[in-house]
Amino acid sequence: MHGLGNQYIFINCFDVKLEEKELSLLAVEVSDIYTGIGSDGLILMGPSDVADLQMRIFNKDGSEAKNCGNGLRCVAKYAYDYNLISKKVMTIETLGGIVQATVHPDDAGSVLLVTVDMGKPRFQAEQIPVTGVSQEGPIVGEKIEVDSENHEMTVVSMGNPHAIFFVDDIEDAPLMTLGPKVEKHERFPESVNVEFVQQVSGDELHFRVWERGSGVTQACGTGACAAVVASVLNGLSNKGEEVQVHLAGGDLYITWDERDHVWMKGPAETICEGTYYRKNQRK
Ligand SMILES: N[C@@H](CCC[C@H](N)C(=O)O)C(=O)O
Repeated sequence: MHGLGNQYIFINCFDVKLEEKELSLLAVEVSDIYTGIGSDGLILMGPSDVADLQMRIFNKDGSEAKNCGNGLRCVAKYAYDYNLISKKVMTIETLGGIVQATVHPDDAGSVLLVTVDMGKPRFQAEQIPVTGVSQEGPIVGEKIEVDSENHEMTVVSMGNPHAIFFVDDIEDAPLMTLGPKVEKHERFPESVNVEFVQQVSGDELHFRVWERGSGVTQACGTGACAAVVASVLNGLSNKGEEVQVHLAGGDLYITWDERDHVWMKGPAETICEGTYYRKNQRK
């Protein structure tokens, strides 16, 4: 399935039990475009004690992340389409917290659009985590040195960490150069997702992402949420107003509301389904 081209392999773990120690390797294996299926990572859906279902997300490099916005919309669609959950509003447990997703089926009953209440952004340096921060509270306009040059970033956690850089022209954003260097920068002990944002107006921005553990992807839902929060913190957008975010794979609509919750609305699509026989288990 994919959300705006951010593509994952989804496994229904209500039906199958996978070995914990195999998961990271399985993510690397299925994500490989040449020797696997090809994706930005692996997502597992299973039962939860505290929500309607649980989502776990592994990046392409096998690292486990705590949240995934595009993945959440796909999980909600899958759960509704395959009747795992028979209600339109459902709660999903992630390692980054519990979120609430609402599916919007069309007249034929198929879910094309999903809204997710992503909860509150987090700003404390230890929650992100980021070190050497020179300010209390939201981390805005924070200097970071890369190759002896200073850059300004805003740092936000949406359950997973994001460093946002504002640029004048999205086409010239240093995605391939600054992206990997900031991702692995020593100030981010757990690495970080890196986003570039060109503000068009208060309610519109362009966005590109270098994802932790996956590199350049077509879209990042948590990243788009973090970008809108960063835009409000920098005085470029207004709290309570919906912002249209243009990603490489299409548009998301994000609102940081007066209750401090971030809402994400966007599409989710199924590509195909089937059985994957692991190479080393084939008979
Ligand atoms: N693409 C996702 C985020 C996936 C996890 C991320 N790479 C991380 O390591 O935190 C999204 O849509 O949010």
